[in-house]
Amino acid sequence: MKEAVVFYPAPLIGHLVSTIELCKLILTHQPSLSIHILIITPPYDTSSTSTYVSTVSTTLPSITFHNLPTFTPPHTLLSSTLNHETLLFHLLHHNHPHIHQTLISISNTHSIQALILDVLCSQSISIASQLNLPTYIFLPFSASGLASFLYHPMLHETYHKSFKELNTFLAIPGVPPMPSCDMPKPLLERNDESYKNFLNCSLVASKAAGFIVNTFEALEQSSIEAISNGLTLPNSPTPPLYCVGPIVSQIQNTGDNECLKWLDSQPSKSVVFLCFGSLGVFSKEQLHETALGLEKSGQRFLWVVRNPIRDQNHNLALGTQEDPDLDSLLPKGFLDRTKEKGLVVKNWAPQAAVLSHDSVGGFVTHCGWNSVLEAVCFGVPMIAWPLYAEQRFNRVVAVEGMEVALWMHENVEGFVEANEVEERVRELMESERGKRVRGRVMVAKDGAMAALGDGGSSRVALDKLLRAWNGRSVHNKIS
Ligand SMILES: O=c1ccn([C@@H]2O[C@H](COP(=O)(O)OP(=O)(O)O[C@H]3O[C@H](CO)[C@@H](O)[C@H](O)[C@H]3O)[C@@H](O)[C@H]2O)c(=O)[nH]1
Repeated sequence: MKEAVVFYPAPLIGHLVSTIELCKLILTHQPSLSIHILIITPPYDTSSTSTYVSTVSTTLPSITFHNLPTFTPPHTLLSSTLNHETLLFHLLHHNHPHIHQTLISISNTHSIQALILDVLCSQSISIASQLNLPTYIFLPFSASGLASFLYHPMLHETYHKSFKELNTFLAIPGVPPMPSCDMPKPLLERNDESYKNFLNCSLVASKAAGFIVNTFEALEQSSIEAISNGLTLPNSPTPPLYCVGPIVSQIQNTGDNECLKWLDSQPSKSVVFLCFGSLGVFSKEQLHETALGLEKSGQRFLWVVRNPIRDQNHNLALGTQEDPDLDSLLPKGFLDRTKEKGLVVKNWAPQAAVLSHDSVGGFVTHCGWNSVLEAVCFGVPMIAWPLYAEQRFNRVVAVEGMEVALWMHENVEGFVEANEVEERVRELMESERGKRVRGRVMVAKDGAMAALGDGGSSRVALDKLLRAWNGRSVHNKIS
């Protein structure tokens, strides 16, 4: 029987892209392997995901997608006040029987060597153990994030208030002192359903056969050591850690893309790129204020702008985005006044290609982990402006731990004023401190290349992982 591994990614485009990049890496080293990916269809527009999946299906025949049945949740679950993670966990629970069934069906024709669950899908580990499958957890975020994820039950026992009310610094092994309010957004409210789900995920994680993390040793030495030495799981043995990154999106053939052509005409390292992940959005007021700050900074900029949010509590956009009307969103005359120095693009830019362009000298990012890694790989210093998910946590790690970013300060309402945008951008591009951050990111870039090269830490970790899969008795058909 052909050997296979099965991936179960969370239905978020950022997680799916990281998963596919990991699959490509695995196939480079073990081309004979058949890879199966279980796909959830969420109850909102996912046309970008479907387009992506169909491109991957046609270009990578070793990867087979299995679409799990669509789940139509009760109306209350789709209300705009409900957080996205709660809806996600409902979807995941609903899918348990379908996962079980699909794994059995794959095993009729393949010998499954491993099941790899996205960290958000960790609760499905029970299905895998019923089927006697070695199950790994893939973290498309940092080792510091894994440290905090594993240590969450300890924090839960130590404190009895919600993180958002604690007003203290949390001591998580291997992680810089973490302001409790900067913990991942779904963990801030102790009584929230998504908090309980995340806690359950952490509680079952020690049963995994290993953790696969998109990072590299030189970037996150202290958190990797803390995890490997058992400090984050003090009450049970820690499964092996495989840091195989940085795995970042490959630069697409972007042809005559408008912003790349514009970058060609700009001086070396002169442009600040502002881009906020696959889902990040701002209020109209925040867009207006950011424009004022950029203009006052006098720096060159390339800025990806989306339609504003309606709900102030949710800085993320689900579903397809219509093109924003820039004239009505940005200050009067802004586009005209800045046309020599700046370019605003609607909705999406080819980020990896932009960051790799010689004209780009700084990156204002929401601190999604893929964005942080891409900036590191291309040696671009950052300004950290988090919006949702674990991005505030990543800001602390990137600024205080890795020292590859400057901190964008928001006021108590979470609003960033024009002066702050101006000062931070100038600081990054003009000051000694900016120079130091640039130096640090260049060191991290070299570390990334070394980790991926022959004998590098990430190559060694990947070989170990593939050997662990190959070492498994491959003839047992599950039932
Ligand atoms: O205009 C754009 C916007 C995004 N991207 C790409 O999209 C990806 C975005 O990934 P990431 O930076 O990780 O952000 P999110 O899409 O927001 O990712 C989600 O998943 C990440 C991994 O778990 C988390 O770290 C984030 O907080 C969470 O929001 C990157 O490869 C970018 O290059 C583009 O190419 N062009």
